[in-house]
Amino acid sequence: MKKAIDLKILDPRIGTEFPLPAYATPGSAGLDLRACLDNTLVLAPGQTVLIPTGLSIFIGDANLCATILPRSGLGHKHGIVLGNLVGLIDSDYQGPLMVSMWNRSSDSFTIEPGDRIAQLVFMPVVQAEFNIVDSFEQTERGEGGFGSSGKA
Ligand SMILES: O=c1ccn([C@H]2C[C@H](O)[C@@H](COP(=O)(O)OP(=O)(O)OP(=O)(O)O)O2)c(=O)[nH]1
Ligand SMILES: [Mg+2]
Repeated sequence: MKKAIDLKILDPRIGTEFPLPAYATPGSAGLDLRACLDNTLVLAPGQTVLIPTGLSIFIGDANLCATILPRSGLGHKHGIVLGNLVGLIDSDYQGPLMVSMWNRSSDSFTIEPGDRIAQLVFMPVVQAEFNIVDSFEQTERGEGGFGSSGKA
Protein backbone atom coordinates (compact mmCIF):
# COMPACT_ATOMS: atom_id res chain seq x y z
CA MET A 1 0.00 0.00 0.00
CA LYS A 2 1.31 3.49 -0.80
CA LYS A 3 0.42 6.61 1.13
CA ALA A 4 1.54 10.23 0.87
CA ILE A 5 3.18 11.46 4.09
CA ASP A 6 4.12 15.08 4.80
CA LEU A 7 7.85 15.45 5.40
CA LYS A 8 9.71 18.59 6.51
CA ILE A 9 13.40 18.96 5.78
CA LEU A 10 14.99 20.45 8.90
CA ASP A 11 18.62 20.12 7.84
CA PRO A 12 19.42 21.44 4.35
CA ARG A 13 21.95 18.65 3.83
CA ILE A 14 18.98 16.25 3.52
CA GLY A 15 18.05 16.05 -0.17
CA THR A 16 21.41 17.57 -1.19
CA GLU A 17 24.54 16.18 0.47
CA PHE A 18 22.60 13.28 2.05
CA PRO A 19 19.85 11.57 0.05
CA LEU A 20 16.22 11.83 1.17
CA PRO A 21 14.95 8.62 2.77
CA ALA A 22 13.96 6.27 -0.04
CA TYR A 23 13.07 2.60 -0.44
CA ALA A 24 16.25 0.87 -1.69
CA THR A 25 14.32 -1.79 -3.66
CA PRO A 26 10.69 -2.18 -4.77
CA GLY A 27 10.09 -4.66 -1.94
CA SER A 28 11.80 -2.72 0.85
CA ALA A 29 9.78 -2.16 4.01
CA GLY A 30 12.19 0.30 5.58
CA LEU A 31 13.60 3.68 4.67
CA ASP A 32 17.10 4.30 5.98
CA LEU A 33 17.54 7.29 8.29
CA ARG A 34 20.82 9.20 8.28
CA ALA A 35 22.81 10.74 11.11
CA CYS A 36 22.54 14.50 10.72
CA LEU A 37 25.67 15.19 12.72
CA ASP A 38 28.03 18.14 12.37
CA ASN A 39 31.07 16.09 13.30
CA THR A 40 32.23 12.50 13.53
CA LEU A 41 30.80 10.86 16.63
CA VAL A 42 32.56 8.08 18.50
CA LEU A 43 30.11 6.00 20.51
CA ALA A 44 31.96 4.48 23.45
CA PRO A 45 31.04 0.98 24.65
CA GLY A 46 27.77 1.18 26.57
CA GLN A 47 27.10 4.79 25.50
CA THR A 48 23.70 6.01 24.26
CA VAL A 49 23.35 9.20 22.17
CA LEU A 50 20.29 10.88 20.66
CA ILE A 51 20.99 11.65 17.01
CA PRO A 52 18.90 13.98 14.80
CA THR A 53 17.81 12.73 11.39
CA GLY A 54 17.35 16.22 9.96
CA LEU A 55 13.69 15.72 9.16
CA SER A 56 10.23 15.55 10.63
CA ILE A 57 7.15 13.75 9.39
CA PHE A 58 3.47 14.25 10.14
CA ILE A 59 1.55 11.04 9.59
CA GLY A 60 -1.81 12.64 10.39
CA ASP A 61 -3.80 9.38 10.30
CA ALA A 62 -4.57 7.59 13.59
CA ASN A 63 -4.69 4.28 11.72
CA LEU A 64 -1.01 4.56 10.91
CA CYS A 65 2.25 4.87 12.84
CA ALA A 66 5.92 4.60 12.05
CA THR A 67 8.55 2.60 13.87
CA ILE A 68 12.27 3.19 14.02
CA LEU A 69 14.10 -0.12 13.88
CA PRO A 70 17.79 -1.03 14.01
CA ARG A 71 19.67 -1.92 10.83
CA SER A 72 20.48 -5.63 11.08
CA GLY A 73 24.10 -5.25 9.98
CA LEU A 74 24.85 -2.60 12.60
CA GLY A 75 23.05 -4.54 15.31
CA HIS A 76 24.47 -7.98 14.57
CA LYS A 77 28.01 -7.15 13.51
CA HIS A 78 28.73 -4.10 15.65
CA GLY A 79 26.23 -4.16 18.53
CA ILE A 80 24.81 -0.80 17.44
CA VAL A 81 21.11 -0.87 18.29
CA LEU A 82 18.52 1.57 19.61
CA GLY A 83 18.54 2.88 23.16
CA ASN A 84 14.77 2.47 23.26
CA LEU A 85 15.01 -0.88 21.37
CA VAL A 86 12.21 0.28 19.03
CA GLY A 87 11.12 3.88 18.36
CA LEU A 88 7.40 4.50 17.93
CA ILE A 89 6.31 7.59 16.00
CA ASP A 90 2.75 8.66 16.80
CA SER A 91 0.51 9.85 13.99
CA ASP A 92 0.13 13.26 15.65
CA TYR A 93 3.86 13.82 16.31
CA GLN A 94 5.29 16.75 14.40
CA GLY A 95 8.71 17.16 16.02
CA PRO A 96 12.10 16.15 14.68
CA LEU A 97 12.67 12.44 14.15
CA MET A 98 15.40 11.42 16.55
CA VAL A 99 17.27 8.14 16.80
CA SER A 100 18.60 6.87 20.11
CA MET A 101 21.78 4.97 19.27
CA TRP A 102 23.15 2.52 21.83
CA ASN A 103 26.50 0.85 21.58
CA ARG A 104 25.87 -2.42 23.39
CA SER A 105 29.25 -3.84 22.26
CA SER A 106 32.63 -3.66 24.02
CA ASP A 107 34.27 -1.68 21.17
CA SER A 108 33.91 1.99 20.22
CA PHE A 109 31.91 2.66 17.06
CA THR A 110 32.36 5.67 14.78
CA ILE A 111 29.38 7.38 13.15
CA GLU A 112 30.07 9.88 10.36
CA PRO A 113 27.67 12.63 9.31
CA GLY A 114 25.27 11.13 6.74
CA ASP A 115 25.73 7.51 7.82
CA ARG A 116 22.60 5.34 7.64
CA ILE A 117 21.93 4.52 11.29
CA ALA A 118 18.41 3.07 11.50
CA GLN A 119 15.29 2.48 9.43
CA LEU A 120 11.78 3.86 9.41
CA VAL A 121 8.88 1.47 8.83
CA PHE A 122 5.24 2.59 8.51
CA MET A 123 2.62 0.29 9.99
CA PRO A 124 -1.14 0.10 10.37
CA VAL A 125 -2.59 0.76 13.83
CA VAL A 126 -5.84 -0.38 15.41
CA GLN A 127 -7.01 1.82 18.29
CA ALA A 128 -8.90 -0.34 20.79
CA GLU A 129 -12.25 0.65 22.24
CA PHE A 130 -12.44 -1.44 25.43
CA ASN A 131 -15.52 -3.47 26.09
CA ILE A 132 -15.53 -4.16 29.87
CA VAL A 133 -16.60 -7.77 30.61
CA ASP A 134 -16.60 -10.20 33.59
CA SER A 135 -15.51 -13.26 31.62
CA PHE A 136 -14.15 -14.10 28.17
CA GLU A 137 -15.48 -16.56 25.63
CA GLN A 138 -13.59 -19.82 26.34
CA THR A 139 -10.57 -20.77 24.20
CA GLU A 140 -8.37 -23.88 24.00
CA ARG A 141 -5.41 -21.91 25.42
CA GLY A 142 -7.31 -20.15 28.13
CA GLU A 143 -4.86 -18.50 30.53
CA GLY A 144 -1.90 -20.71 29.57
CA GLY A 145 1.20 -18.83 28.46
CA PHE A 146 4.87 -18.29 29.15
CA GLY A 147 5.92 -21.76 28.03
CA SER A 148 2.71 -23.58 29.05
CA SER A 149 2.84 -25.65 25.83
CA GLY A 150 6.30 -27.08 26.66
CA LYS A 151 9.67 -26.67 24.95
CA ALA A 152 10.03 -29.04 22.00
O1 LIG B 1 12.88 6.74 18.62
C1 LIG B 1 12.03 7.63 18.71
C2 LIG B 1 10.88 7.49 19.52
C3 LIG B 1 9.98 8.54 19.58
N1 LIG B 1 10.20 9.68 18.89
C4 LIG B 1 9.20 10.76 18.94
C5 LIG B 1 7.98 10.41 18.14
C6 LIG B 1 6.97 9.99 19.16
O2 LIG B 1 5.63 10.24 18.72
C7 LIG B 1 7.36 10.83 20.35
C8 LIG B 1 6.96 10.27 21.66
O3 LIG B 1 7.46 8.96 21.74
P1 LIG B 1 6.97 7.96 22.91
O4 LIG B 1 5.51 8.09 23.14
O5 LIG B 1 7.53 6.62 22.59
O6 LIG B 1 7.82 8.54 24.13
P2 LIG B 1 7.35 8.97 25.58
O7 LIG B 1 8.54 8.79 26.43
O8 LIG B 1 6.08 8.27 25.97
O9 LIG B 1 7.12 10.55 25.36
P3 LIG B 1 5.72 11.37 25.33
O10 LIG B 1 5.41 11.61 26.77
O11 LIG B 1 6.07 12.62 24.58
O12 LIG B 1 4.69 10.56 24.63
O13 LIG B 1 8.79 10.94 20.27
C9 LIG B 1 11.32 9.82 18.08
O14 LIG B 1 11.54 10.83 17.43
N2 LIG B 1 12.20 8.79 18.03
MG1 LIG C 1 4.27 8.47 24.83
